[in-house]
Amino acid sequence: MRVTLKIVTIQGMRERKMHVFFEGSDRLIEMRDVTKTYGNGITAVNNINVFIDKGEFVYVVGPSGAGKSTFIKMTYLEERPTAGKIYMNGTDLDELKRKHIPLLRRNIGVVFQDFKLLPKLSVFENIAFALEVLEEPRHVIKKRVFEVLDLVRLKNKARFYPQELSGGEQQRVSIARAMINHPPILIADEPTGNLDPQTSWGIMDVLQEINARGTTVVMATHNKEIVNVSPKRVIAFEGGRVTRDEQRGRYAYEK
Ligand SMILES: Nc1ncnc2c1ncn2[C@@H]1O[C@H](COP(=O)(O)OP(=O)(O)OP(=O)(O)O)[C@@H](O)[C@H]1O
Repeated sequence: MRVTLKIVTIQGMRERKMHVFFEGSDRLIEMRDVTKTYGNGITAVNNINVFIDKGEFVYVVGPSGAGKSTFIKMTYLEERPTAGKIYMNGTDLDELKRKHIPLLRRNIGVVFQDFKLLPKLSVFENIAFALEVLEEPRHVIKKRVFEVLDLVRLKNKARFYPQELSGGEQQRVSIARAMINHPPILIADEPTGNLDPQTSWGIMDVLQEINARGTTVVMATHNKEIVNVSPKRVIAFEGGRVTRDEQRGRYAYEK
């Protein structure tokens, strides 16, 4: 069994719990012979082996239906594999107790194509929500929310509501929300899918800064220009299989 449960004292009990799963090895995600077959019989991910280390920035590319989202969902425990093994920072997910899943999830920031902000809550409230659930004191919540708003350069929009923001600003709020627990890993499923090219580059600047500060970023994308102009590790899927895994890869092989 490879469960890594290092207890570190940082700032009291809550902080300690949040970091339980991610103090340890440099390997954050390890998928061994992983297959995901949905209930309808479709095998979306077929026998893949993928390893992602601390500090990496990884693009996940491939045609529609290739299995990218299914792979991404398995990294944040939204889907579980039907065969094979997944380790998160050395923790075998099969060994993880159900009650520990929310704790592990707190170490994984997730950003979606459609932002998923709550329309009736202000920017501040949307981001604070995750900490209020944890019953953090008010002054801690305020400090942390303004820290992440600063990171995405939106401190001046804290009182705004989502519908008062541009698409790019809404995506930056959703990134701020994903970063509120300072997760070691940020997963983004098509984060620029709803945005124009210029706005998309603004989102990339934010994601690259988050990565430069030490957070691992895994980003599924159809954005050929971003992948080719800002080269990083590329994992390419096709028909549920990993067909390429290259450092500084391109969006696709030139024909
Ligand atoms: N919840 C589900 N139930 C059944 N089949 C699914 C489910 N989610 C995805 N699939 C199927 O699995 C395959 C892979 O889908 P997936 O969404 O992982 O691909 P993708 O590469 O992310 O595609 P896109 O780029 O269009 O988002 C597809 O054939 C899809 O229809």
